[in-house]
Amino acid sequence: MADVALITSKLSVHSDFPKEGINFMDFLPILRDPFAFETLITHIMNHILTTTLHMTQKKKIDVVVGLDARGFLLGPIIALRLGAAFVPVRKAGKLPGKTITVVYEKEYGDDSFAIQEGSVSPGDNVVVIDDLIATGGSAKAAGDLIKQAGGRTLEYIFVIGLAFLKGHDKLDAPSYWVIEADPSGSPVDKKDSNLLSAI
Ligand SMILES: O=P(O)(O)OC[C@H]1O[C@H](OP(=O)(O)OP(=O)(O)O)[C@H](O)[C@@H]1O
Ligand SMILES: Nc1ncnc2[nH]cnc12
Repeated sequence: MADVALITSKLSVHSDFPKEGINFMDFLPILRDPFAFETLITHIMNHILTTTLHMTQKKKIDVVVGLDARGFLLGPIIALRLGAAFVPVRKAGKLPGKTITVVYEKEYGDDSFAIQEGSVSPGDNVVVIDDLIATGGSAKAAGDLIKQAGGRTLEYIFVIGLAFLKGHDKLDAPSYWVIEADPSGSPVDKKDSNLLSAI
C-alpha cells in the first residue's frame, strides 16, 4: 500500500542504541513530515473505524491509552478524532494523586508503569497506542493496569511490530501494527501472526 510505503520510508534504524545488540527503530522522522504524519494517523484511524470498533457491540471507544513516552505523540490525536478520552500510562513516580503501578520487563531492561486511579472506569472500552512492540512487556503492563481499573482493552495498536519477538502473544487482546520489521530493523511483509492476532 502506498500509504504504508511512505510511512516506512521515514523510519530510521540506529545500531547498538541504547545498548549493544539493539537495533533501535526511530519513528520520530515520520512526525517531521506533516504529510507522512497525517498519512500515519489516517491509516490508524481507518484501521480503528473498520476493525477495532467492530470488536465491541457498543461500537464506541471510550479511552485511548498512550504509553510513555512515544505513545503520547500519537494517542491524543487519535483520541480527539474518536471523541474519546486520552489517558497516559506513565513511568512510575511521575503522576500525581492515587495511582496503580506495575513493574515490567522490556527489550532492554526493567521498568515500572503507573496510571491514575479513576482515569479508566469499569466497563470502558480501551485502545492502547504505542510506537513499537518488541517483547510486549510494556504493552502487557499497560493492559494489566487497564484490567485492574476495570477497563476492557479491545486492541493494542503500534506503528512498528517486531513480530519475531512474539510480544503480541503476551497480550490479552488482538494487536495491530502498521509496519513489521525484522531483527535488523528492515521492513518485512506482514506475517500471518499479525493478521491472526487481529482476529
Ligand atoms: O515491547 P517492549 O519490549 O516493552 O518495548 C517497547 C517499548 O519500548 C520503548 O519505550 P521505552 O521503554 O524505551 O520508553 P521511552 O518511550 O520513554 O523511550 C517503546 O516506545 C515501547 O514503549
Ligand atoms: N528495537 C527498538 N526500537 C525502538 N524502541 C524500542 N523499544 C524496545 N525495543 C525497541
